Amino acid sequence: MKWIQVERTSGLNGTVKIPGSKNSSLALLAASCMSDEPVRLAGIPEIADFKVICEIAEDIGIRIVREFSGEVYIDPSGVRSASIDPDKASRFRTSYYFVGALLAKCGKVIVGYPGGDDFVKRPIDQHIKALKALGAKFTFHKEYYEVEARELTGSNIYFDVITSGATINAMLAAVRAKGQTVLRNAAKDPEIVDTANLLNHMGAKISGAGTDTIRIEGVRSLRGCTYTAIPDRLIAGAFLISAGVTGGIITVEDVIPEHLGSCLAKLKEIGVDIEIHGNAITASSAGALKATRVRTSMYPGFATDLQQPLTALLTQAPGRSIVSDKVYPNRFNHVYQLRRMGADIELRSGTAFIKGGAPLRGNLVHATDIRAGICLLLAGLAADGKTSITGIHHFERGYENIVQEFRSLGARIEEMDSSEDSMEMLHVAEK
Ligand SMILES: CC(=O)N[C@H]1[C@@H](OP(=O)(O)OP(=O)(O)OC[C@H]2O[C@@H](n3ccc(=O)[nH]c3=O)[C@H](O)[C@@H]2O)O[C@H](CO)[C@@H](O)[C@@H]1O
Ligand SMILES: C=C(OP(=O)(O)O)C(=O)O
Repeated sequence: MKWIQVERTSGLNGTVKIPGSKNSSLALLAASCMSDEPVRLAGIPEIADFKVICEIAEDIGIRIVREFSGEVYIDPSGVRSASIDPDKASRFRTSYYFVGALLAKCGKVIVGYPGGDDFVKRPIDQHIKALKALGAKFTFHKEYYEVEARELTGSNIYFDVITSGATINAMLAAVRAKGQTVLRNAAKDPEIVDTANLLNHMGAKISGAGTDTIRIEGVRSLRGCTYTAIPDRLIAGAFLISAGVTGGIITVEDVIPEHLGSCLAKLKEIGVDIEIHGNAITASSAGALKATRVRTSMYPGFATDLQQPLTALLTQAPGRSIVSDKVYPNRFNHVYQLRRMGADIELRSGTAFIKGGAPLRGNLVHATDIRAGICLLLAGLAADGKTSITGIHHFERGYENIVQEFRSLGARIEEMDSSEDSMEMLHVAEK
């Protein structure tokens, strides 16, 4: 069994180049499968979700080849069917993008239920509602569901909640539907704009992505192109937060600073200095942190995916901080683990009340999802003694090589691998 061991490190210092966005890449890979010709994507990280998408693609006759670091060639011209192994589909969240992407091409998609990070409740009712509005028929089975459509027809779709996944999925399906689709109350995340930009390069007619109303004029065919994914704003945000946690100076390069607007504003409020220079951001902290209040919301609000690393930072800010997650009110698994490290945090109905400034101590803790993992890693950098973090496979869904990256900034961090006592360790940490 593998785990990550972190020791207290003050003053992380250095520069990190930010890779392509995980969440964008997942949508771009599905979108590329809609093309009639090969597509080349740059900035696709070598993460666990990418690997399972390659396995699925191979099963259904789509060629995906990694040519150079970050660059991927996709040839969807030989797609045989869209019958996707349920087990593989449930190893990541966005298997449902293959419904939107392949329905018009294949007429029928069979796929397992989505996996991904588990925050108790992650419904897909808005995906179903949007695809049904375009003419899809759903049949649900225990392990998988089937979606069929002889023809997709454009429609007016009003989302009941703002959802990034359903906005992307509806947009994918509408691109090859007959006539016009209008998506209202759409999510505005940069990953949606990125997906629309790729599709438009392929010959789609999408306007309004990045606003709450997206219009899609259906087209009959899509051509190949070369496209680069946007940088990962969530990885960048967590590195910037690490400057505050350790009292260090961190520069993230190759980012789009506007994508991090709400995170940078919150860091400044907490007392972390932020400087933007072109496509780079430097965060520095001399250690005087202030408690604050954070409410997550959909983009451009404060991202739910940055709530966990920020919570680690707020354990270091003297005073009372309040963190509410309005997107996923149950997304607080990391809090139980932070408490094992001595953090003084009370949880009440979707809100964490943090009494910051109490010293943290290293312990055995378990990462239950990607961002809980990064939260515990940051807490480990601030804690006395050693922190051992299990659940490494969650890090592998979001990061290519997190240990190396933090080591290059001076962090005392190691990946450990041993079969000895492993089961016992896992049990202790998961409690
Ligand atoms: C692969 C990917 O891109 N993952 C991101 C994406 O997930 P994902 O796309 O799954 O999240 P959504 O944007 O869809 O979820 C936003 C909100 O809508 C709700 N909802 C969603 C769909 C639906 O059919 N019905 C419904 O009620 C969700 O419960 C949540 O409260 O956005 C989340 C919110 O920014 C991020 O945490 C994830 O990192
Ligand atoms: C929630 C996340 O991922 P996913 O939606 O892929 O589970 C995340 O990236 O934090």
